[in-house]
Amino acid sequence: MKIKNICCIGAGYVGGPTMAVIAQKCPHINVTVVDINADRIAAWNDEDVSKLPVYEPGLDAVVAEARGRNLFFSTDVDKAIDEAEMIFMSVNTPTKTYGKGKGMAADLKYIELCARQIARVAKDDKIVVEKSTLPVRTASAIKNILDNTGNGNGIKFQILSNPEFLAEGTAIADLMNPDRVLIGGDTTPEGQEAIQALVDVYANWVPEEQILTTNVWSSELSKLTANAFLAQRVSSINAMSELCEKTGADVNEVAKAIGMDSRIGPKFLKASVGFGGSCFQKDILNLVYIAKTYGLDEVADYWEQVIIMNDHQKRRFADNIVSTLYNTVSGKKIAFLGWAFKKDTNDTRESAAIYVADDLLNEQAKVSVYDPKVVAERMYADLDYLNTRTAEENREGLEVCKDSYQACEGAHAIAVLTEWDEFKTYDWKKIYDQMQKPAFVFDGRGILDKEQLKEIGFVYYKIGEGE
Ligand SMILES: NC(=O)c1ccc[n+]([C@@H]2O[C@H](COP(=O)([O-])OP(=O)(O)OC[C@H]3O[C@@H](n4cnc5c(N)ncnc54)[C@H](O)[C@@H]3O)[C@@H](O)[C@H]2O)c1
Ligand SMILES: O=c1ccn([C@@H]2O[C@H](COP(=O)(O)OP(=O)(O)O[C@H]3O[C@H](CO)[C@@H](O)[C@H](O)[C@H]3O)[C@@H](O)[C@H]2O)c(=O)[nH]1
Repeated sequence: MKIKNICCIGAGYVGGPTMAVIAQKCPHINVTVVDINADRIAAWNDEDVSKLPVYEPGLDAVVAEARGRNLFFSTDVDKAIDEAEMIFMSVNTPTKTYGKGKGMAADLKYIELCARQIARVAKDDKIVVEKSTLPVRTASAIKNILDNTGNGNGIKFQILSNPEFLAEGTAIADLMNPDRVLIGGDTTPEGQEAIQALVDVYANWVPEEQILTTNVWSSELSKLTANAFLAQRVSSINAMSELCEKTGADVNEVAKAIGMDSRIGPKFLKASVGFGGSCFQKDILNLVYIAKTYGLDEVADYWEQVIIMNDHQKRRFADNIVSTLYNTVSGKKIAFLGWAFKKDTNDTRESAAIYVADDLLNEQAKVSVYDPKVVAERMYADLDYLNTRTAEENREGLEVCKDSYQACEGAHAIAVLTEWDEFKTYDWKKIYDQMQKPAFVFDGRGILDKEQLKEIGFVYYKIGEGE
């Protein structure tokens, strides 16, 4: 079966870049990305590609090439479903904030709405692809909805699981050159035919030996497992960072030493102020919840520790600022360099900066933030969402600066929360001269030049480095 029309429901951080790359690599396939959020779709259609709703290096060029040719962004969900042979579901699956499983389970309401809409609109057979990250066995619920709420005129649906492994900030490179593409489907002949149709799409640019096919459950569970393993590495090195600080060891040296063991490998061993992003915490909590529902308490506790360690890492970074600044930051200006959860993205979901700022605001600090890509409204929305204080108090306590030197002017301390490259290129002498003395730097990403900063006169604290 040759796919000619693809629809993707959800024009977010995954749907947008993923479909843009499919469209660029497959000029013979029409790709329509739809969303109920009209502002987001308008931004995807903005003639000025610097205004796209997602910032990713290289994305603007891919969109500029394919948009209007075979890549379309629209709010007409029904039309796109009707015209497509293959429909990707790339909607959000956040942690539930209510009812059973609150604070742990994945909220599947958006996925269910998608499935119901597909069932209502479809007039012919469709391949439905789970692109969102979902709990293992969700495909059976989707199949049930599709088979039982549809037009009832013999339309057949095949469900595939095709989790996305891109990381933000490197999304385009990851999509162009993925370590692997994973496709799970039914073992029936129809299931295998559907799998092949999706393999054929990716095979336009991904070597076939890197396209892995499995049963649906393995595919769904592999996504949660991959994120759990990755996050576990970060929590493991962060746990060692605290021990390094107490013992005089240097976590970067430890990471290098263990990373040269080919069984461990060098990647994902960078100690930090704590991992953020929309996926790690949500997916591990979901994994913990699934394990608990099967009565696997030891499995659940094992993975929950990754989150506990991460929360501790964020908190101890804030605590260290307070204790180093003579046990009070009340009325003191603390400059934040970075708000995004990692460099090269405007995404702030679960960013460590939010929680560190919240802790410092509780201590009555005045926080001033500079981030090259995150807008002020986003930062305030992040803080308001925590419900710790009123929106007005958040705006009084946190100032957003368009210029990094302005953010640091008159500050008692600087905290580096995101590893943006530009922070390394600043005139640190100029920054020092305009700060209160002693001038402290708390480098939560370990990116600045310690010797240079110390020579200038800064009191420099780096995560994971003891005296
Ligand atoms: N962000 C990542 O880096 C990443 C990577 C891999 C996997 N994932 C997974 O991909 C999924 C999507 O993540 P995201 O970061 O793109 O989320 P997102 O919030 O950026 O985008 C989801 C979009 O879906 C839209 N939507 C929701 N319900 C809809 C409906 N019924 N009809 C039409 N549009 C609808 C929303 O308006 C939103 O624009 C999640 O399951 C996530 O876990 C994310
Ligand atoms: O050595 C490291 C590596 C990462 N991080 C932090 O961990 C978080 C997550 O980083 P990263 O994994 O690079 O970004 P994400 O976009 O969250 O990507 C993860 O989550 C996606 C969503 O599921 C998956 O698709 C990706 O494979 C997976 O890497 C960020 O706050 C990083 O700063 C560290 O602190 N130290």
